[in-house]
Amino acid sequence: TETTIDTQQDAKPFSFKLLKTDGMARRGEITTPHGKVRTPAFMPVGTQATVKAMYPQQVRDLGADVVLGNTYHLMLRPTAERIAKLGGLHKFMGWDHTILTDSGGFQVMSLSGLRKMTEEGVTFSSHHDGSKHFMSPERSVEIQGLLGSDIQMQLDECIALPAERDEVDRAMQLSLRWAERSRAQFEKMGGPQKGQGLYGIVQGGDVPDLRIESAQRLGELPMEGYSVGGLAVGEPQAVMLKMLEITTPAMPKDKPRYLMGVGTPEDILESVARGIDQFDCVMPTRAGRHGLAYTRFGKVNLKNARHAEDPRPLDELSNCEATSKYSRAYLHHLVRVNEGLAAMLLTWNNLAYYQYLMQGIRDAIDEGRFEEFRQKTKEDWARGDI
Ligand SMILES: CNc1nc2cc3nc(NC)[nH]c3cc2c(=O)[nH]1
Repeated sequence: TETTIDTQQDAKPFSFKLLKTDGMARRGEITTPHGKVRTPAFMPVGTQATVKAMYPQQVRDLGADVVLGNTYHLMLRPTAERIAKLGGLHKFMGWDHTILTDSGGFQVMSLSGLRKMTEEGVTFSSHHDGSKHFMSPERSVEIQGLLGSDIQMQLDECIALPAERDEVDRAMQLSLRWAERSRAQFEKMGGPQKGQGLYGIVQGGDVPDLRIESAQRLGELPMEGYSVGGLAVGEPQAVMLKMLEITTPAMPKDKPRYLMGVGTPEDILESVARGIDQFDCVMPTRAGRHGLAYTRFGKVNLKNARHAEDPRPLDELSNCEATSKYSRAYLHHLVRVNEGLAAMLLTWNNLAYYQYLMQGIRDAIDEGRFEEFRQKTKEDWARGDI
């Protein structure tokens, strides 16, 4: 049977419109085969073809235009070939909007039993059953194409910080060579004609001249967007923000910029102020499964006994039911007895807050008042829990 992948021949081209800037903050809109993405955008993580503890429609109703799928996990279970046979990832998971997939490199480095790393690619053993797998720039793009991903990532090598300069340089140069091979495979598979996008990933660790070299040489390749990789790998927030101040000005202005793996609400606010358009992070979903709620006034740890008899909801002004309809006492109870509903309600609350923050950021840039919004939001967080 025809899969969704084939029917996207000669779709509308992938595009990014830069609608407004306010300082370094940018307001834009990406068009993909599955709709529009309002930027700055937060992309909930849907690692194994689901945003954990959420229905797809809930995720959509909160305002998400795009969810993220992990290539490493999906290639192991259920495999990309099986998802393609079933019509692609959109159909498989019931998400009819944009999907961004990562290339697998990050999980291979962090999760798998890395066996061998050569110019050709990486050989690794699955963290499930030890089975052997090979990932090259070409195989990674092939897998993302089989999934029917709208926004695909090159295979890169992300190294942990701190690291020696020559190690940072080696990984950055390899990633640049892998960017070219990823691009060749993407074009061989007709990605541009399907309206899909492939992003290059800027590396260079915390070394300013290597960051600039990576961004400039990557910018010479015809990518639909560019990610800032190699950050949020354990470095202090100040180092991450400093590297953004060096890197984004060296990236193409007319293409989306995606800061991978970031971050807390404050990381996002500060990174938008330094020219970033797209974000993904497991924080809101993972924290929700561990009893932690994000609100307009900072974080609330529902495990804490101080909530045991608090009849107030997390935030009665929120239009999210999880946030305005349930008492803290009830949420505390659910967390303490480890009920499944705790993860569902707190994940719902956290994603609702993240999308509320992104909408506030987009509106503030539209109205030329981002700096004021940033200061006010940080004051509200500092005031602490209501
Ligand atoms: C897919 N390639 C790729 N993914 C990443 C995911 C990340 N996630 C974080 N913090 C949670 N940092 C990251 C860096 C990279 C990176 O440099 N490359």
